[in-house]
Amino acid sequence: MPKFAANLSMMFTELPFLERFEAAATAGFNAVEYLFPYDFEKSLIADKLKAHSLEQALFNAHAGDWDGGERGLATLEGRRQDFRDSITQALDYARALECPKIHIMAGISDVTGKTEALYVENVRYAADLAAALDIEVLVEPINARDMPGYFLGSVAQAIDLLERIDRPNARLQFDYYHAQITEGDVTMLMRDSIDSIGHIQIASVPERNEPDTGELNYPYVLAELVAAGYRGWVGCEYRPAGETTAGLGWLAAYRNDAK
Ligand SMILES: O=C(O)C(=O)[C@@H](O)CO
Ligand SMILES: [Mg+2]
Repeated sequence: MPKFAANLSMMFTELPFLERFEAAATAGFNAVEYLFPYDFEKSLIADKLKAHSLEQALFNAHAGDWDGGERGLATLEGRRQDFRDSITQALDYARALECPKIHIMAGISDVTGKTEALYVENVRYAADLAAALDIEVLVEPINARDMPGYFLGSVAQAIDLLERIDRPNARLQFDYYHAQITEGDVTMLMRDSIDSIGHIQIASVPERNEPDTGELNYPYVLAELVAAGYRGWVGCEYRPAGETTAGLGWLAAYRNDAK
């Protein structure tokens, strides 16, 4: 059965960030992920993980001026040093939080030969630093409705670029929500890319709510994922339709499964 990580950027937002760890553990999660930890001392977050017996599954490298519309640095001309600083910072946090995976956002950029070459160079740089710490760097295709102009749009594009990056610890973050919106046929897509997948995320489509609503049949989708050999965390990157805990009925079904 799949094992689920609570995404604390979207779930339990009724609470201040540092209180979401306890709420996730109380709700039955054994791991968490979120966008960014950098507003908080890493020791403070490490204490929360330890106090609530949680694993840190994933977080993102700093992605530039988020409020100003930036969505990653890896394809941005003239930001090489900012990108490198973001990787140093992310790996510093990853080591403190014992986090095995970092998501590197590509940025809002046209796909040109030049941006592709910069992206390959930057992700390779990050992968080489991360490899020394036994950490994976992940790249995620994101749908253009939610993030217009985002450089990485499809799984095929991501896999092509990962082949060019050519580092064993550079892998695909496969988010079923984005994949369904952009490409559909998600189970075939997952099977075809399973050897590249380093992390999974889920949400309903099109609302990005709990996975027991919407057009994707997650009991089937996740059974196929497990059958294909995936054993990592499945990040619950969804916005609860109401109060987070009230919407967790879907999780109980997987717990019953395991008995
Ligand atoms: O939006 C998503 O999907 C993510 O996984 C984030 O890390 C980037 O927005
Ligand atoms: Mg995602």
